[in-house]
Amino acid sequence: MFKGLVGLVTGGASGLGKATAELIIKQGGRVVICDLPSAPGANTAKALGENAAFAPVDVTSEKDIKNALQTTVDKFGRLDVAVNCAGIASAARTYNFKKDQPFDLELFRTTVEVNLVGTFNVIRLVAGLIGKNAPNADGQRGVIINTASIAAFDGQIGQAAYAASKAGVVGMTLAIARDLSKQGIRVVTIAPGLFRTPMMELLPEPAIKQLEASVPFPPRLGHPHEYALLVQSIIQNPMLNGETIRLDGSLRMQP
Ligand SMILES: C[C@H](O)CC(=O)SCCNC(=O)CCNC(=O)[C@H](O)C(C)(C)COP(=O)(O)OP(=O)(O)OC[C@H]1O[C@@H](n2cnc3c(N)ncnc32)[C@H](O)[C@@H]1OP(=O)(O)O
Ligand SMILES: NC(=O)c1ccc[n+]([C@@H]2O[C@H](COP(=O)([O-])OP(=O)(O)OC[C@H]3O[C@@H](n4cnc5c(N)ncnc54)[C@H](O)[C@@H]3O)[C@@H](O)[C@H]2O)c1
Repeated sequence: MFKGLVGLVTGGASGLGKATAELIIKQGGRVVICDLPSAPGANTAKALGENAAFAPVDVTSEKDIKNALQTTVDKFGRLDVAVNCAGIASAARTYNFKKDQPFDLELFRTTVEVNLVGTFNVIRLVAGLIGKNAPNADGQRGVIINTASIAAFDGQIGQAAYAASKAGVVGMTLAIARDLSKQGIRVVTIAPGLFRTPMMELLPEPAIKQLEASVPFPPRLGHPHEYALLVQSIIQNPMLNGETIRLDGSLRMQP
C-alpha cells in the first residue's frame, strides 16, 4: 500500500508516533523517526530495520528539523508524508487556591512552545521538501498530519495550557491547508481521545480508570495502532483536507 512512500514522524519513538512509524514500515514504506536525543528513537528505528532511520530533534529547533530533512534526503531521497506526534502534557490549575499559587507561566509557555510552535515549525519546513515532489495524477505532492487532542474542545481541570496548545493546532489546520493547496499538499489534524501510551500513564490511576469508564463505546483506552489506522486512511483519501477528525469513542470529557 505504501510502497515507495517516505514518511517522517515526530514523536516517533513512543506511543502514537511509534505505532504510526510501525504501520508505515508494515505497509511497505520508509520512515524517519524524529524524537528527542534522550528518547529511544535509535533503538526504535533499528528494530524497524533498514527502511527506518532516526533523526534526533527538538521540534522547536529550526536547525534540528533542517538536519532531519537532510537525513531524509540522504537516506531515502524524498518526503511524501509528515506526521506530527511530538507533544507534551501539562496539568495545573489556573490558580491553585490550596497552595495560593498561579499557574507557572514557564510551564504554560513550554507546553505551547512544543505542542503548537513545534508542530508549526515542522510543518513550515517539511512543506518545502514535500513540495519538490512531482505531482500525482490528482496534482497531489504529499500530506501533512498533525495531532491535537479532544482536550482542544473538552479541556479538563488543569488543562488550560494543554488545551490552548491543541486548540491552536486545530485552529491553524485549515489556514495551512489553504496555504499549501496550490502545491498539492493536504493538511489534516487528528484529535485523539484516550489512548494507552506513556503520556496517558502519567495520570494517576484513579483518573485513568475514571476516564476509561467514561468512554461510551468502546469503553476502553484506544490502542496506538488504532490512531495509526486513521493516519493510513487520511493518506489514502485525497478528499480529506483542512479538517480535524476526533478519534475518541464518542467521549466528551467531563471537567
Ligand atoms: C492526553 C490526551 O490529550 C487526552 C486527554 O486530554 S486525557 C485527559 C487528561 N486529563 C488531565 O490531564 C487532567 C489534568 N488535571 C489534573 O491532573 C488535576 O486536575 C490537577 C493535578 C491539575 C489538579 O488536581 P487537584 O484536584 O487540584 O489536586 P490533586 O491534589 O493533585 O488531586 C486531588 C485528587 O484528585 C485526584 N486527581 C488528580 N488528577 C485527577 C484527574 N485528572 N481526574 C480525576 N482525579 C484526579 C488525585 O489523585 C487526588 O486524589 P486523592 O485526593 O485521593 O489523593
Ligand atoms: N495518549 C493519548 O491519549 C493522547 C490523546 C490525545 C492527544 N495525544 C497527543 O498525541 C501525541 C503523542 O502522544 P503519546 O500519547 O504518543 O505520548 P508519548 O509521550 O508516548 O510520545 C510523545 C513523544 O513526543 C516526544 N517529544 C516530546 N517533546 C518533544 C520535542 N520537543 N521534540 C521532539 N520530540 C518530542 C517524546 O519524546 C515522545 O517520544 C502528543 O501530541 C499528545 O499530546 C495523546
